[in-house]
Amino acid sequence: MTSTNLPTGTPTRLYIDGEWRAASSGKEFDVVDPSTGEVIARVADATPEDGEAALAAAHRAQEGWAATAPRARAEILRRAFELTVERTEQIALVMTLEMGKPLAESRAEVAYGAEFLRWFSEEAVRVSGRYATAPDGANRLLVARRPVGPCLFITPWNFPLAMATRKIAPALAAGCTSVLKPAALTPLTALLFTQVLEDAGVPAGVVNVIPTSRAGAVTGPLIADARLRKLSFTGSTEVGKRLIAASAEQVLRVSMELGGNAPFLVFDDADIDAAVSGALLAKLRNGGEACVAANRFLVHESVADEFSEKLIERMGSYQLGAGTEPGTTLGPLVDEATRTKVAELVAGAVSEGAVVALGGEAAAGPGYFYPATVLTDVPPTAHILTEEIFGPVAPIVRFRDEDEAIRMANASEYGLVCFAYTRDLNRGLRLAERLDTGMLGLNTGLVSNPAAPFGGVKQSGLGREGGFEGIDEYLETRYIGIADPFAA
Ligand SMILES: NC(=O)c1ccc[n+]([C@@H]2O[C@H](COP(=O)([O-])OP(=O)(O)OC[C@H]3O[C@@H](n4cnc5c(N)ncnc54)[C@H](O)[C@@H]3O)[C@@H](O)[C@H]2O)c1
Ligand SMILES: O=CCCC(=O)O
Repeated sequence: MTSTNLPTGTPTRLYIDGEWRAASSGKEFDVVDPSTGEVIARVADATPEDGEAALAAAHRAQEGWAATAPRARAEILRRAFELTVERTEQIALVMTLEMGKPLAESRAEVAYGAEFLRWFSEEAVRVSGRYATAPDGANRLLVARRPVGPCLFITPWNFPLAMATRKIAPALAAGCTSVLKPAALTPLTALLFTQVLEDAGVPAGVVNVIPTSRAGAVTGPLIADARLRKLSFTGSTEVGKRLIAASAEQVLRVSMELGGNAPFLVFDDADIDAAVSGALLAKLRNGGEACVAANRFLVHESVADEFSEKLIERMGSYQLGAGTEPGTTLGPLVDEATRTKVAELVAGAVSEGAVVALGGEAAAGPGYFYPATVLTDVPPTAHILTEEIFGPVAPIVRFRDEDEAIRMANASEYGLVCFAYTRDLNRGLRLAERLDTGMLGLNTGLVSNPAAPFGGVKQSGLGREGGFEGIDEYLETRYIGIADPFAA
């Protein structure tokens, strides 16, 4: 059954070399609304041949795009920003229909995703080099930056617009062409955004978009192809590791934005109401389906009861429902497999001694709904504390002192983000120095910001997206040694 809600004109074909095309096999795959389980669209299913055509187009367009004036690239990006903002309602509705988040959150993602376009339109004209005299006073050193070359982008379903703009915008700004393979669960948002890029004046071949149900079969040959120079991936650590290994063959530049297991620390001197508000944002933004979602609430034993009671009350007020329904504040999970995994993690925690203080039962009926859930008395050894939950579940663990809190926070192979609530500035600085993390939210439950370098340490990834650092991922450094211009 096909929903009538999908805006008419939503593109469903591949975009290669400036043309909208059916897949070379003629095949399509289904896109499903997670709040009903019904098919809302069928999308062209790219084959390895389509992938090759996309990379060939990106490779052909590379020289011309790199030679395009930075100001011209900046103005295209600026236009893409404006068009994305103008089309907020259409993009937000499609995003909600294909991945489930409430419309208000989809609108927030459109605003967030668009800001990468604005930020990098401003950065496109600021790439600079340097000219220096060598230490011995003789030769001159000229250092220049140039685009890396054609890139492959592989993006996840949870932020289907922002994870694409966070890569495409700096690449365009730096002068790189690309092939984007969006997640099979959410190709429609990516295709709508492709239309924005086309309308903003991105030339044919500069960005190519190939949704597919066979990610490995289509991207594998591209990663092995010498025309590709960079792979930027956002997704699970498991897939990221495989892609790093595959990238070694061509010694590709790689950026890896991988999984997280964020600790949310609440100290005895914290403003507890502010900590609870921050916890809601860190836990329930995107229904908990975020790499930066708070995964473990580590709370000082003297404030654990107060924090837990207030968190239970506030999380209990979230309204579960379809993202398009007015009043919904918590949408469905993206698919049945995700819901089963969340339910199994909760059941496992309970078998290890955790107490379900709120929620804890998958909702009956169609769709993949799981309610806001709080687990108290979670033993520090519980399995749920070691895995990315990717759902609206808050496990609470107690700690005794700062050293123990830091030890517990660092006891993970991930290191994407930590959150900490304390009124003590020195403690905040000690945490900033001692936590193994790429990002720290100090008295805030949200760190994501297009002007900031987003990324992790340990198995959370390599490289940074956004901020001044974001464009560096798409630039090579070239050094030119020059003979002493004053020598006879
Ligand atoms: N660090 C970050 O910035 C960040 C942001 C968003 C999501 N994530 C992570 O992403 C994960 C959730 O997203 P997901 O379920 O889409 O992840 P995933 O790893 O399953 O898929 C991500 C992308 O990789 C593709 N893919 C899967 N197998 C592949 C293969 N063998 N070869 C090539 N491509 C392949 C998928 O089709 C999708 O486009 C979570 O772990 C989350 O933490 C990280
Ligand atoms: O899912 C991870 C990325 C979310 C974000 O950019 O805030």
